[in-house]
Amino acid sequence: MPLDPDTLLNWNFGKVEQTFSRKDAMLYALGIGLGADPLDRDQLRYVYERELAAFPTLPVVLGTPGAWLANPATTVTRRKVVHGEIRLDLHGPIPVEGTIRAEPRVTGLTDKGADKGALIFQERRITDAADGRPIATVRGVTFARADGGFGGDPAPLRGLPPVPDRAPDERLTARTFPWQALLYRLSGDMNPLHADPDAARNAGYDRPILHGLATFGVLAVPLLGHICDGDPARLATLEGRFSAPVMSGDALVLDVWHTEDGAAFEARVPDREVTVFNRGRLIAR
Ligand SMILES: CCCCCCC[C@@H](O)CC(=O)SCCNC(=O)CCNC(=O)[C@H](O)C(C)(C)COP(=O)(O)OP(=O)(O)OC[C@H]1O[C@@H](n2cnc3c(N)ncnc32)[C@H](O)[C@@H]1OP(=O)(O)O
Repeated sequence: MPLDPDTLLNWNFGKVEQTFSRKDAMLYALGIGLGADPLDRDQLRYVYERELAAFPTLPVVLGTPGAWLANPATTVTRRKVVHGEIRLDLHGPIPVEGTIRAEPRVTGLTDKGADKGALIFQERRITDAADGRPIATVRGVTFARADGGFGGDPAPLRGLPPVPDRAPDERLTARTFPWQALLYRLSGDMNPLHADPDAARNAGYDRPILHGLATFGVLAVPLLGHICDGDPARLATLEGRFSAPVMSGDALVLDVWHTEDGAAFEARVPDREVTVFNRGRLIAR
């Protein structure tokens, strides 16, 4: 059934306030695969309490509106919802613990037609509750696969540029673990699509798929190392599109193009010959 645009565009999320601990920062880091090599000190600092740092993609799990699309009043078919795109802009240092505030909102809708679905554009600015300091802005696109044909504009609110039309400059690797989704979900996104085989089948998949934002973090790890010299303060923006599902356990290859301000990238799963993340862009400071 098509969604009701007015309901979504005027959805009142209220103000989200969230207190998170050093343990939460470490759990998030483990959920994106950090710490797999116990001798890798660059990674240890995100998962071990001595000189603990927040991995820079942590804000994607802060100040979220939670499972709001599970509410039938949104008029969205929840079981057919997947994460389409993500953009993270970092405004300053990310604390390893504290209280943040965010005001999530729906910024626009795109109608891809009854046979394709609808795009729901969302945004939230995250600030430090202690002093109002801006920490990050997270913009996401939800692809509501069963809810197109509501009579809306088919043009996206904003488009992501494709990667350069030449051979990549660098090839990186990343891996996911068989239990990745089960660990990542403990950082807040408990969507059964990522854990429950029945829920996955109901959504059209033969097994649970990995959270888009888990993949986003997994890709960020080698990119931070190679494009930002491993310095979290150098990451300004990371964005891209989830072009096909990732399964926990998938091994990933990233094709990377160096650009004036950072890098363009996409990621594929060679074993399944599928590009899972495209139109990726990293802006470095
Ligand atoms: C902050 C927000 C939080 C949201 C949280 C959601 C809760 C989470 O728990 C859920 C998840 O994490 S789900 C896991 C991550 N996501 C995925 O695995 C989705 C992977 N992508 C797909 O399967 C397909 O791209 C698919 C199915 C999405 C589309 O594929 P097709 O139907 O084959 O589409 P296609 O024919 O290629 O294109 C149709 C038009 O849509 C545009 N488009 C394609 N993929 C898109 C995507 N991922 N995001 C946005 N737009 C997309 C195309 O450009 C095309 O538009 P046009 O016709 O104008 O060219």
